[in-house]
Amino acid sequence: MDVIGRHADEHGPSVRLGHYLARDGSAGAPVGLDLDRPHAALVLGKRGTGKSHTLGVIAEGLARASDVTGVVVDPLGALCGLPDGVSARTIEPRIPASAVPPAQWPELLGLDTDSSAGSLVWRAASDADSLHEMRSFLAARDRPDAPGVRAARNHLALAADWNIFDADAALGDVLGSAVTVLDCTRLAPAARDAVVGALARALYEHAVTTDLDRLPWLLVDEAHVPFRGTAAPALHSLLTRGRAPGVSLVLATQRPSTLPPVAGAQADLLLAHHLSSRADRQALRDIAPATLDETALHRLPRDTGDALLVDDTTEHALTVRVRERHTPHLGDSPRASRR
Ligand SMILES: Nc1ncnc2c1ncn2[C@@H]1O[C@H](COP(=O)(O)OP(=O)(O)OP(=O)(O)O)[C@@H](O)[C@H]1O
Repeated sequence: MDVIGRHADEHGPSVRLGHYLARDGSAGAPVGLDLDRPHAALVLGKRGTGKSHTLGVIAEGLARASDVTGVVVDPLGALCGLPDGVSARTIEPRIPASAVPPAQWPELLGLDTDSSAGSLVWRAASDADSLHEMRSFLAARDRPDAPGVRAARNHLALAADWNIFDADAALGDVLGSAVTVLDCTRLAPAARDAVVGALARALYEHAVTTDLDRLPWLLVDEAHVPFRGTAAPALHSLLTRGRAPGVSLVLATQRPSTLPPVAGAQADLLLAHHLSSRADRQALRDIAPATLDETALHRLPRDTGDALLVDDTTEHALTVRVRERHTPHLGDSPRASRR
């Protein structure tokens, strides 16, 4: 099997991704994806072209391979079917409030940092280690009628309702299973941002401070959302610095034009399913200008599950058909005809 992301003479774990796709639409030789070295990969495509499915295929490979571990941020519930067939578990994410840097708390809660409420929340986060302590800090310290106090208290009450903050949560626990799917289907975007940011920072910290026995992969579906919120700096630094200590990142999005340029600049693997908007096709061209000319863009496969694969390591672009998953794909849009 040809394995992309590494040279032909290199070895190690890989995931079977699918088959080469010939010009006449027939399936060719099997193609795998390297899991031996750390990678930064983008999975792009308009809605329904197979991005979540492709993440599922990679997650299945991670669950089966030794010496790697995977964490999947699943906002649509498409990957929650993994435990049925492979060594994986699905959990609702929990993070300690202290995993969000104090300076990010105002933005996380939609407060202006310079507002009274924003600066109170910032001070509370600097002073306390848990959400409970932050709320006690506000309750004890300021008069209820002082500027911003009521708003700060209300916003922290809202954060408590997200149900993601747990003082005893240990982020390292997500690495205890071959693959951990974080079921984020019920989370508001801001809460999901808090989870993704905390996780990206924790994985990086873990990698630089520990002698890793398994290389971690973070897979993020709908990645354009956290890149717009408080998770952006953490994802940014994972993209630029994560591979050196061994952390891989796979970002899937239907909106490549909304990703920051660093995502394209750092990605060494690109899987492009069909894209129809001019802005997104141009974004794809900007990401891989050396390998993607106008002709290649016009050859972007149209069928669900088919993708153009650009491998920076070997500087090749090829067309693949992603294989079917061994585990159920959940989270499809509801269909009246299936009722
Ligand atoms: N390679 C494939 N082989 C078989 N079925 C596939 C393949 N890729 C996708 N599908 C099926 O196509 C449908 C859409 O796939 P998927 O949900 O992965 O698309 P998506 O691009 O993530 O969509 P969205 O942007 O709406 O999340 C699903 O029912 C999925 O099972």
